[in-house]
Amino acid sequence: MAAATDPAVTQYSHTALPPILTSVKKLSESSQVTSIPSTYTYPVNPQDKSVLIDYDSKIPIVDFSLLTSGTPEQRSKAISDLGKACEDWGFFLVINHGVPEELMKAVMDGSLRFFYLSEEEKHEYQGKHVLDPIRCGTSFNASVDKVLFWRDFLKVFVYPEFHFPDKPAGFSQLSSEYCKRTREVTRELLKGISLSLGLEADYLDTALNVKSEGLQVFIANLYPPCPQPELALGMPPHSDHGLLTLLIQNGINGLQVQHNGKWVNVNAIPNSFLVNTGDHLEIFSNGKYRSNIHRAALNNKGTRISIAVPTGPSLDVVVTPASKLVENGNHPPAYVGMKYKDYLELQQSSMLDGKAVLDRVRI
Ligand SMILES: O=C(O)CCC(=O)C(=O)O
Ligand SMILES: [Fe+2]
Repeated sequence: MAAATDPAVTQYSHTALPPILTSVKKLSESSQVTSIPSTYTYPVNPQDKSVLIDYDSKIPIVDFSLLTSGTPEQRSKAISDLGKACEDWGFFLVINHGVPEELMKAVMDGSLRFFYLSEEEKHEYQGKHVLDPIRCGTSFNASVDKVLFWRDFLKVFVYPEFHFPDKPAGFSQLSSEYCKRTREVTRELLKGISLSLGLEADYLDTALNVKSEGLQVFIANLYPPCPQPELALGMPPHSDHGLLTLLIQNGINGLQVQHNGKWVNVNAIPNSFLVNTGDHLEIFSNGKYRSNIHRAALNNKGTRISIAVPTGPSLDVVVTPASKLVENGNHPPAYVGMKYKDYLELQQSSMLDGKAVLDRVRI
């Protein structure tokens, strides 16, 4: 926990509310900061070269246009490639998705303008509870994080009800369009994933009530230049809670995904989506498609922005492994059911730590 004397902490309260921390944006702009406060320093070098590899040629790529409008042969190959990517990596890049590049850029620009609002203006959106529909802050959950993360964030529930900050001007409208487009892409990917599991195309969507009530969240992450990037992290190793997360970034890499026990730097293809499979796909697929563990590394040169848009089940659904996958007793359920809302609340109010929350529902 941050000490009250730490320069990163301007006010500290022992109530259930998170302490009010200076944003890392402000901290990084202060000319005195040539080394990071000890509250951001990891006990073990998170960038240990022995476990870090560049592996570009192997990261799976899914051509969305083949999935949706290819010939029957192209579609069935795209579906099987998608299933393989989920099984082997839990991570893939999506190209030819049809979401306009200008819209993606405009949303990243809007996010930057949001982070450039004054600290007082942003404070209005701080939120009090982890399930508040609009929340901005720093680190992940500053009231429980043992080490702070070099990250400011805005997190908004955008579906089934669209919430959004009303500042800066125009950001809400752009983001509404972006969220609609990413929801369409996500639902098509989920259809392909459902088929790859040997289920009907709409089976997953229907079982988890994704179309009418599936939770969609818009998360803007800001990682300002860090004077000692090798000592800190923007986000710790974690898996996402939902089904799939679509991520874009402003041309600066930083995402690292775990694969066969190593960390792989993801060099994004311009205009692609970086897609992580989440805990609820692991539960639904009864462990066949394990959620991907990833983290955000830092640099000391430029500000990185990423926009992560996870889509999950309806908050009211108790998610269990798909009944069709556990029939006949050949594959007994490997997870107990939990309401998605309870799972989300548990994950968001805990210290982000690998797959600690998923382990609680594992049988
Ligand atoms: O910024 C990134 O690359 C990762 C962000 C992330 O993992 C998240 O928002 O859940
Ligand atoms: Fe994530």
